[in-house]
Amino acid sequence: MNLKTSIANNHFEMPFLNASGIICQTQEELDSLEATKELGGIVTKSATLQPREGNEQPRYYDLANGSINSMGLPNLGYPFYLDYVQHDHSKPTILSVAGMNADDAIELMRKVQDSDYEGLTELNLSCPNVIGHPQTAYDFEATEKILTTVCSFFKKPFGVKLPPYFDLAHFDGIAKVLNKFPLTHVNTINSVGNGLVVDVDKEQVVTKAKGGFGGLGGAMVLPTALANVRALRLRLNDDIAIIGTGGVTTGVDVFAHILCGADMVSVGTQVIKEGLGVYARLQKELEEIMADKGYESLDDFRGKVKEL
Ligand SMILES: O=C(O)c1[nH]c(=O)[nH]c(=O)c1Cl
Repeated sequence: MNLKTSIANNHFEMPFLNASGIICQTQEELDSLEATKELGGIVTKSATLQPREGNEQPRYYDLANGSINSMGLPNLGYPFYLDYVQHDHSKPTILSVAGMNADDAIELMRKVQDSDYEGLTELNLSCPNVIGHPQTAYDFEATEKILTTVCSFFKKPFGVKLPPYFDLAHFDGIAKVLNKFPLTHVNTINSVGNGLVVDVDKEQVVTKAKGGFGGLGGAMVLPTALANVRALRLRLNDDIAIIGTGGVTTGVDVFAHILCGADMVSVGTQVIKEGLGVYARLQKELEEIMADKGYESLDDFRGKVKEL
């Protein structure tokens, strides 16, 4: 049985990734991902042009069925992450970058293009927590404009991180835009933006920024994540791979993401809840399910979810 997978000509021994933002902001955190042998690749925290403190605490809150976060893009600034990914690593890296606006996003991609980094880059078009900034990928025109400019100079492998969509017309709209560009992958979904969690005992919200509005993750978003993986798999060009993110807590959820079309699966909230040991458990559970069903490789079932 093998769990190998690939994105463009980047080959991964395991189909598991960390969701950007999870245990990937500092050298120590990135080193701990490197040391997690069941993790197929290392995704960096989304890097911005300037280092950022992020939003005020509390900015992350754990729930029985998931999490809410309004981190606000805290990161060490792109030079640190661009340097980190150019060192030798035991597994492929995905450099995540996020502009505070379109010009920043384009500038960040220029910095990557001008570097010697040859690995995967992921342009985050979907951070829901930057005060005063919308999630870019909800604006199809703006998204097309940015990707047109980026693709006029960026000749390295890159994909985009998308927010969840909730309307079939929106799946059609974003796929129509993305299919115009030579993307290696899309990563879907980012957190479900601007949810609100209320502590009834204290009669107050649980995170500080934006009046408590924040991105939702974990078990509660699994059906939305699977819908976005499936809808985009059905609409995107075959050569655009899909990283399925959202709602993974067990090997069953990993199997479901791949069955809906995911080439790789990232885990966020559950890593915070359980630690990096979660990846060994997910590998074991996925292999058990595949053995029960007689599948030898991920290709045996990827994208083959049946309709009724
Ligand atoms: O607040 C964050 O840092 C954040 N939080 C998210 O849930 N998704 C993102 O893309 C980002 Cl950039």
